Amino acid sequence: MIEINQLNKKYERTEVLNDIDLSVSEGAIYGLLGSNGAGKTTLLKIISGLLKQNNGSVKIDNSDVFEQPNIKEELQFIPDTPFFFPHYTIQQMGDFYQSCYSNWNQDRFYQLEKIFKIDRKEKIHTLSKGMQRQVSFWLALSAMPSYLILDEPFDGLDAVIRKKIKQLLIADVAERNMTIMISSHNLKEVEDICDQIGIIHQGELIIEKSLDDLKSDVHKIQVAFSKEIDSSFLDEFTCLHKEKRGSIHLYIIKGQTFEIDQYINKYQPIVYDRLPLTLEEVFVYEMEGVGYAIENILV
Ligand SMILES: Nc1ncnc2c1ncn2[C@@H]1O[C@H](COP(=O)(O)OP(=O)(O)OP(=O)(O)O)[C@@H](O)[C@H]1O
Repeated sequence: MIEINQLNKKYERTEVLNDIDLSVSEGAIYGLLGSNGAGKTTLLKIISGLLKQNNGSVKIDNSDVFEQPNIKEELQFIPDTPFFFPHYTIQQMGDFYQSCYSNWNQDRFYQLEKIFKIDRKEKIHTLSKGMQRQVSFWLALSAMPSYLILDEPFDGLDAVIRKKIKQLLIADVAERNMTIMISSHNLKEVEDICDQIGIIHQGELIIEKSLDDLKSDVHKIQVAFSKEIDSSFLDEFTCLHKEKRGSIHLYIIKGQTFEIDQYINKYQPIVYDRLPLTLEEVFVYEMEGVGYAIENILV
């Protein structure tokens, strides 16, 4: 489990992370979303033990992470610009990983060659950017980490490879209970694999939600009545948004479906529809609720 408490980070005098509290359960896939400069890379580097926070704690399986070789054995960080030794082949890089990580699985390394379809005798610097990114996944997954920290991992990958890599990640979570954190500035890119999403803005975690909650808890409804309804209608539910289009009232509300149905049916509506919401819409309304406009934060 990853647990972050009251974390602060400054670069010189500039505060870039402010009182971050966040936890990721074992076997979960957490999407950390935010625009350029929000603080995602800094947070992921602190979680990976590459940078040290100024205040607060970061614990993985109850241990601090900074300068802790035991935790680093279990964790792989893929940065937004992967690093390889100059002129190394994939095989040579694999040999180096094998000497560093005791869980290294040589069979898996060979199996992944068939999946990525890149010859392991290739020199990495001769490969395209997208192919080099695949090599970084290939090496990281062969090290059989318990924790995989990914900084903008899908940038520059084509749709086919992206899908293949997502399948590999999901399989490792299902089979080995691997825990993943993924940063992205694009909700659509990660919504299909994450089970929890946090949005970071100017160094603050402004909203955090499990996707199950998001999808089950928020409803878009439209209702119409034969006569005017009083202004307290739906007051006992949290209303994220309301508007009137002619005689139709549109509401985005939070609550249990059966309670909402029961409440509304008492008013004998002449129209009552519950409409599906996309995840993006849910975030738009949730973030309006906490005073942010999503288009200013995510692209
Ligand atoms: N080494 C550094 N020294 C000083 N300031 C830094 C350093 N690294 C990052 N920053 C600043 O910290 C803030 C957060 O940067 P960070 O790279 O963590 O954001 P990010 O969310 O990953 O952005 P992006 O999506 O553009 O990669 C930015 O204002 C950035 O300018």
